[in-house]
Amino acid sequence: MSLYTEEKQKLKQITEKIGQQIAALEKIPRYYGNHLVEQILDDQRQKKLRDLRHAYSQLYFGRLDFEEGETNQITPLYIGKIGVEDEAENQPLIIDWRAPVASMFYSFTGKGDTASYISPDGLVEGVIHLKRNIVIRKQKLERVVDSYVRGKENMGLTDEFLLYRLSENKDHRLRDIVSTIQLEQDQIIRADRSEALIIQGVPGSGKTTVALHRLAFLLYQYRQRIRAERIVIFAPNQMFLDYISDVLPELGVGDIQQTTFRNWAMEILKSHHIELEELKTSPQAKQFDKKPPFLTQTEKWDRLRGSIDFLHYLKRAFAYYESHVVPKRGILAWDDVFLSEETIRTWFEIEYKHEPLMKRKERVFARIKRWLESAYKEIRSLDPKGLQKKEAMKRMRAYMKAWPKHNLIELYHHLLITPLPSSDLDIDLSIIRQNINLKVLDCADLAPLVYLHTQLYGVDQTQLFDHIVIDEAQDFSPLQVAVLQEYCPSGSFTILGDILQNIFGGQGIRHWNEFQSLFPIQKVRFYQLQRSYRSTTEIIQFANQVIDPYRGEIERAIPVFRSGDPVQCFQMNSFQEIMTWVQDAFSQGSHTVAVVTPTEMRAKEAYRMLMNAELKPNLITSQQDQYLGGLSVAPIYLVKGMEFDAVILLDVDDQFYPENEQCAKLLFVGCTRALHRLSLAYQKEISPLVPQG
Ligand SMILES: Nc1ncnc2c1ncn2[C@@H]1O[C@H](COP(=O)(O)OP(=O)(O)OP(=O)(O)O)[C@@H](O)[C@H]1O
Repeated sequence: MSLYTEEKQKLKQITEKIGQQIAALEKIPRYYGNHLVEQILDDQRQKKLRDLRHAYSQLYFGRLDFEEGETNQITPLYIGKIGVEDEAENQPLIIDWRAPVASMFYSFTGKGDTASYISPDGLVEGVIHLKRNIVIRKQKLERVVDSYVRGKENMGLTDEFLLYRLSENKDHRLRDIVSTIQLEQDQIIRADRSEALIIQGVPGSGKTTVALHRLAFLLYQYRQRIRAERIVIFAPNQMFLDYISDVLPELGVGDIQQTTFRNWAMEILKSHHIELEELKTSPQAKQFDKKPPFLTQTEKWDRLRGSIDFLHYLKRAFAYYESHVVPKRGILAWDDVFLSEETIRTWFEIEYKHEPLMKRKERVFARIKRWLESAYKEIRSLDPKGLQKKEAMKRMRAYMKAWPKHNLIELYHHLLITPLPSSDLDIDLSIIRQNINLKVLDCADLAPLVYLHTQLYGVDQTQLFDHIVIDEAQDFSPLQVAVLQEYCPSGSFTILGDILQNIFGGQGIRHWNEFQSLFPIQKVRFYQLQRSYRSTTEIIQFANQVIDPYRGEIERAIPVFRSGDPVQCFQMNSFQEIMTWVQDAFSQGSHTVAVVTPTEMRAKEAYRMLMNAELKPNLITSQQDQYLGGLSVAPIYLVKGMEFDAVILLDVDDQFYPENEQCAKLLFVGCTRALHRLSLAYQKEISPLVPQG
């Protein structure tokens, strides 16, 4: 029997069995009564029905024939997105890709035929006889590719199937990769939940995709400990979140929070009614619409506000402030009844030490009131008109008024302008003095403000996370991560990014050490992803050359060998050439095409011209919250994280991309967005960053 016929028969068998299970469940009437047990059973049936329907629409993508130990019994394991049991035989029909046994599908390298996995009962070893990739669409078998058959020549393992997958044009959404997860990606996906993972990956190495698969894995593996609604993904903007929004539902995962740091922080701080300068005008637009080299005078101030030194400074300043909160006097209630400063200080500084400041203050005030009430009991009979009490209450209120009152922003300001008695901190105070301006808060103030908020009010239990993902983390500051640690006591993080894609001068990090040092050494693990799956070899080699002079210790991207057209650089004489380029790209089969400009202003101009030519472009701006696919026009700093079948970069001139690190990073980001086709157009002088020859 041919492979194809064998798999066709198996497919028929499995679809029939799942179909029967669905039909059986559909026959059971829904329960709408009040009986709790019946309600729970109905819920369980509905969930099972949803899973079965999901499984029916996806079925499986791989087969692994495994012989456990030396039993001579070879079991074919069919691996899919959702596991399904054969209820009649109490056997798995389809194995969930996240199950321990399925890990061999990804970890088996074909070097030797033995393989192992860790089951709940311990290590299981055995022999792999077959690894097969299977493509099924709408319950029809489309493709069967063996990547390993025991005893046969090395067949290149998954490469053929991977290349087939990578050569497909993409639609406007990021997709799951369960059928082709690579070994180095799988190790990240299945890493232990209790660690913080920091992942440096070249563009297109699958960082975002891997992080999303990791969430699906964590929810499967640790279902008792991690809940979807207590997981959060931080991404650079709403449009990016929209772009990645299909992957988790495809993997059968819902309810995960997705946000930007700014939105999250604004929510935490909402009771303080903070207004940010950036909400009126986009800082990025302002920064990038300036003439290059884009670095502004405020860069140092931004960097300082994101640094751990600044956090230490705030900590020190806050501790100093706290030590001066309790007024330097006690309360005299009447005659010889006196509550000393020392007693109040003991309550505040020792007994309630573990509470946030506002809570401590509240408790101390409540205790003073209780103290007064109980002292008064002793003399009540001597004070029939209550005059003494009235007087004592007045004194107590006056005492309470003597406690400092600062709202959050005033406190922030106060801490920054009040000199500390001695400071051995490595911080340039002159930068603070030059820049502190209470009226203008911007995004870089959010993390310090959230830090102070937690010192004042603590962290609300409902705001805690079981796991945090930070995508494009190179743009995060160490202080932002430190603040998020307060909200994730388990220390379970997936932090991913690419140092070479840090395009915002004043923001972000230059070395992953800046994050690593925030976690205990045994609780943090660093990974590097070097293989790039997105672009053709030609595009990756070109982009590597752009960034080579600035790469430092970051490794070069290695392409998965997939050849395409050479990268084209040309002088543009009229915009008509761009329109023709766009039309060609679509007629050659591209589904998503991007025209990428150096500034937002240039993007608007290009958009108008493409609009007039009826090419139906979508303009991407910093306010955008949806990505529509088709033809996009965008400034270069907004396409980070995205990908398009074909990309043309406009104005790649000396004027916009002079020879400096910041511009090289921008150009690197722009080039690495393209999957299959990349062109660069310049008007007068080509940028010196463009590799020659
Ligand atoms: N194992 C894989 N099999 C098939 N496709 C893959 C695999 N890994 C990554 N890809 C594809 O490569 C592309 C890039 O993935 P992704 O956007 O997650 O990369 P990234 O590292 O986050 O990129 P960037 O740094 O540019 O944001 C996507 O189209 C993704 O589907």
